[in-house]
Amino acid sequence: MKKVVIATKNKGKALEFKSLFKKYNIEAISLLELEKEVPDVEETGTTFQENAALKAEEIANLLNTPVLADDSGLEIDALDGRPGIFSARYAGEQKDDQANIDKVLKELKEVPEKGRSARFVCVLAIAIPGEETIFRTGYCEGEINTEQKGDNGFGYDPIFIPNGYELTMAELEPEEKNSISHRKNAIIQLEDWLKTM
Ligand SMILES: O=P(O)(O)OP(=O)(O)OP(=O)(O)OC[C@H]1O[C@@H](n2cnc3c(O)ncnc32)[C@H](O)[C@@H]1O
Ligand SMILES: [Mg+2]
Repeated sequence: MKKVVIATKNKGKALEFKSLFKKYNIEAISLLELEKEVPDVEETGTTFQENAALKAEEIANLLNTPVLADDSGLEIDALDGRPGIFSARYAGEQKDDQANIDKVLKELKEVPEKGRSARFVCVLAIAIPGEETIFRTGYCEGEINTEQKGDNGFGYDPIFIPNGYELTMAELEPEEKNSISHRKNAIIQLEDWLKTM
C-alpha cells in the first residue's frame, strides 16, 4: 500500500485521515507513529493556508518526503469567525477540547437559535520537496447547539450540528462524519493528486 505522512499530532484527525485515505488505497501515517521524534511546528500564520503550509513544508524538509498537513477550525458567525485559526488553543495553550467547548458555549449563551450558524473549515497543504506547495479547502456548514452531546470525534464535534441533521457531529457514527466533514470535502478536491501518487 502507498503511504503518505500527515503532519499532525492530533489523534482524532489522524484516525479520520486513516479512514478517509483507505478508499484510495493509501496508508496515512501521522507524526505520532514515526520512529523519529519530530518537533512541534509553530503555527505562526494568520490564515489556515499559512499554517497548513508551515506544518507541511517544515516536516517535508525534515523528512525529505512529500507531506500533507491539515489546518482546520471552527468559524462561528456570531463571534465574527472566532475561534477560527485559534480553535485548538481557544481556551489556552493546553489545547483542552472540553475547555474550548465550555468557552464557546459561554460566549454564545445569549445568542438565540437562529443566530448560531457556524462552519468547520479544513485547508490541506501538500508539500513536496523542491516543488510548489498545493492547497485544497473544504467546508462543513452547521450551527452550534446550546448544549454538548455525544462522545465520537474530537474537538468541537459535541456542539456542532451539521446542516440537515438533528444530531451533533459527536453523535454521528465516524463513517457518517467522514461522509460530510470539511476534511472529506477538502480531500475530494485532492483526488486528482491522490490518484497519481
Ligand atoms: O496541528 P495538528 O498537529 O494537526 O493538531 P491541532 O489539533 O493543533 O490542529 P489544528 O492546528 O489544525 O487545529 C484544529 C482545531 O480545530 C478543531 N477542529 C478541527 N477539525 C475538527 C473536527 O473535525 N471536529 C471537531 N473539531 C475540529 C479542533 O479544536 C482542533 O484542535
Ligand atoms: Mg495545530
